[in-house]
Amino acid sequence: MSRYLQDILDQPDQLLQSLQHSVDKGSGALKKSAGLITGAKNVFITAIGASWSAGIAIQAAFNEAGVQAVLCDAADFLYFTRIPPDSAVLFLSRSGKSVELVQALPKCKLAKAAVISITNAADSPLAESSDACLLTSVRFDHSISVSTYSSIILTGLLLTQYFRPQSPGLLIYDELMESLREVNGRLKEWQDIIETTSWPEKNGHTYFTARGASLASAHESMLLWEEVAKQPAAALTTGAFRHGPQEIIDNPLNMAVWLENNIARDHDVKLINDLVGKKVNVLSIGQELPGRLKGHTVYVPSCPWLFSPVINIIPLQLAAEKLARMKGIDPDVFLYCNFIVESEGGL
Ligand SMILES: N[C@@H]1[C@@H](O)[C@H](O)[C@@H](COP(=O)(O)O)O[C@@H]1O
Repeated sequence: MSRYLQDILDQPDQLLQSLQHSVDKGSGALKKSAGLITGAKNVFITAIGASWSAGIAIQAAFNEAGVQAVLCDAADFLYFTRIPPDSAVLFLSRSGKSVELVQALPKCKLAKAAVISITNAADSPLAESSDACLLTSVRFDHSISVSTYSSIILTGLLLTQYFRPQSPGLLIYDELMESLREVNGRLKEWQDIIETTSWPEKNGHTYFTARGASLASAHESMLLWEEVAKQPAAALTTGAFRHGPQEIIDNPLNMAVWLENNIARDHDVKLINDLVGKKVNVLSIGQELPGRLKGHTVYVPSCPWLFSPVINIIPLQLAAEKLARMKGIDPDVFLYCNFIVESEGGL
């Protein structure tokens, strides 16, 4: 078994551990971070790679809670963004060492911005320069971000609970624990589904589409296709897919579509059924999916509002492992990328 697959199988327990940390030792830092953000006029969220994908879900939860936050790719934040007075910058990084983030820290200091970080590395330059540091508290994955990715979303979403009218009660923690325990029980079922369906097809192009916070899962899946299976892929919103990108559907095509529970579900069911009618190989991921849905389906357990990307990425983590195996590729090895990119320039 690859170390990557082992990291996926260990993920529910790692997420439970991360949640426990936030409830317990990490609760003070959560409150402090929420205070720094509420006291700021401008909020930036910045990250790169998988952590940037996690930022999509966190930004969606900020916006949903009525706190405007700008999500910036860390390289663009470094080179193209002026930080106005009274800003707070939320950095997301499993290692706390990615070069663009580390280089952006002096810029934050100069602008007197509050620096808040979500990271798995307490001894990193990022954590050490932060006014408040939220530790994700998971075991480091072997190479590809697995729990170090999903635990950033989990921690970021717990932070956004403080911006809601009622600060997080024990109820949300209980519900999350329950969902994560259910995921543990479903892993084997998901492995079987992924293994036995004809999704993905090795020679097809692959597009990932989703809405809202789950767009994080679409972008993260694209990165998994690239990092794990060394295969090009695309990610976009399901809404945007219908504004031109659908012109490509006559090519051999795999699509994964995440469906929301109550938002635009009927529209998306219609889209998926039309795509299957045009011979697109579609995998749908969602809670309580309707029986009229054509193509392949993976059911995910219910969980508190907006937390679903913590969980609904897992079937695609498994699918990326399957694709790597089909292509005879070792998912544990980067060919060109470093585990942590600590310098600029070149490949
Ligand atoms: N290959 C890795 C990516 O997988 C990772 O997502 C990115 C950001 O890492 P970090 O979250 O530590 O800043 O760095 C590298 O590029």
